[in-house]
Amino acid sequence: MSQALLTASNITRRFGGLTAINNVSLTLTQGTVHAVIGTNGAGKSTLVSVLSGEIPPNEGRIMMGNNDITQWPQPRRAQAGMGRSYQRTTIFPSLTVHENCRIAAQANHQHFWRWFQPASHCKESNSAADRALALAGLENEATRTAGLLSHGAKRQLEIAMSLATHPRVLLLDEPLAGMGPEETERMLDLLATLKAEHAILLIEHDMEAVFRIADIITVMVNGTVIAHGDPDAIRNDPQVQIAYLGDDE
Ligand SMILES: Nc1ncnc2c1ncn2[C@@H]1O[C@H](COP(=O)(O)OP(=O)(O)OP(=O)(O)O)[C@@H](O)[C@H]1O
Repeated sequence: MSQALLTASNITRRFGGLTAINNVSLTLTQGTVHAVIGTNGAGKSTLVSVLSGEIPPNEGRIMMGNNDITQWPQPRRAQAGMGRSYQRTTIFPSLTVHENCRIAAQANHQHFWRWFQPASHCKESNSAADRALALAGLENEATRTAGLLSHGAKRQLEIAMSLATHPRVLLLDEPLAGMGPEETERMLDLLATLKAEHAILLIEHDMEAVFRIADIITVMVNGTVIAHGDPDAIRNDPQVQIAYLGDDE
């Protein structure tokens, strides 16, 4: 049976008088791509920020396994197996692809004193970087300067950097943004491969891609979940059609 790796219950986040997410619950399960879709401003990125520990919720609880991580800061969540990618690329452009991954691995390392060693001497970080690049299909780009990669490969590198920290839960905020059709296909293949070992939360505007790759879809409007189910159920949900998909679907 699939394993629930993260459970968020009744999450609410307000910014002043605005309720950006309102009583949202979801479970992320190993072997599952769980997409969250919704119109602009629906609260998708806020949800990812709350789950990742970037901002605290006003209400609700987040569990990873048996741990209540609601109050945990980001680094502790990362060490517990949470990886996150952002809407914009966050790589170090002047370093090589491998160095980017190695630094990500080392930053997640629990041994503080190893910061005083040159990163290149850290065997564990090097092998974590090798593994992450292989998983992300970037092993042939290891020695390239990251800033010279194509846009799609940069996004792949971001995911590789996240994989270098050995996450079990991956929170991906618009990994397909700005990609051409070939790059999109490569990324979707990568997500399909990664889901076997991970629980993936996918925020994405590319509806065709979402309906192809997602196992479960949560639909948000104005901070509230209006539907939740498999792609067929969501496609045929009258409320979703009216509120979100409109004539496009
Ligand atoms: N730091 C903030 N301070 C104040 N309001 C915010 C903040 N972050 C988000 N919001 C507001 O919260 C609401 C939800 O925003 P959010 O970015 O989560 O939506 P989204 O679904 O990710 O949108 P998009 O698809 O455009 O990225 C919006 O009304 C937004 O203006």
